[in-house]
Amino acid sequence: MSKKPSVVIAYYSGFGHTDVLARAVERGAVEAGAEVSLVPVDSISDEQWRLLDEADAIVFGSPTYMGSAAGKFHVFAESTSKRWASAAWRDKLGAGFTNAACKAGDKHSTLAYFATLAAQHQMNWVNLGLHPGWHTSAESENDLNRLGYFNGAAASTPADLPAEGVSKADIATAEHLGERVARHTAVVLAGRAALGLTA
Ligand SMILES: Cc1cc2nc3c(=O)[nH]c(=O)nc-3n(C[C@H](O)[C@H](O)[C@H](O)COP(=O)(O)O)c2cc1C
Repeated sequence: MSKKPSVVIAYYSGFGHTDVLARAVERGAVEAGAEVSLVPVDSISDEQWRLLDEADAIVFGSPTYMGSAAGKFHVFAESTSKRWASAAWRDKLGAGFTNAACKAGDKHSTLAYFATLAAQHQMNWVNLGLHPGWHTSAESENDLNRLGYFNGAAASTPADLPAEGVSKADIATAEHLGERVARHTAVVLAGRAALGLTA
């Protein structure tokens, strides 16, 4: 029997919107049987670095600021360079989520950046795994993946709304991502155990 998948959500949130999504990813992954830790990257401790190093999967999250991940997320990403040099995160699973005020708002750049960061670390990217919602006249903004992203979970929250204003559909989409990451991680762990591989 493989161990429970460990999933760490490494994220930044300036005003609480992305935090709502991080907690949704956490719920989805816990419901799918993972052990999950939330790590706010702007106040990361030595113990939280240890959690990241030991995780089977890392989910990156940040609001989209000026068309990319927030500066504080980039500071975190750059501080992983020694781990990059030693390939310390090689073969972990990776995934990502973002929130922005606009319906588009260049969220793709943030999700693509997360996938590149994971690739630089030789991690294996888990995409969202959903058809787009709200893309025919019969569909609505209440659909899962209503914004039609594929690389990860995306949310749009009007700039004047508090964290409570994050759309239910976007929250459900983030829960789906957490569940998918946990399930894929369990499959990989079971496969490694069956093949007698350590990583
Ligand atoms: C400095 C800054 C830059 C932003 N840039 C973008 C942007 O490029 N596209 C967009 O749609 N929204 C942009 N926004 C809006 C945020 O993405 C949005 O308010 C988001 O909900 C903030 O999430 P948070 O509460 O987790 O920080 C920006 C906000 C700030 C403060």
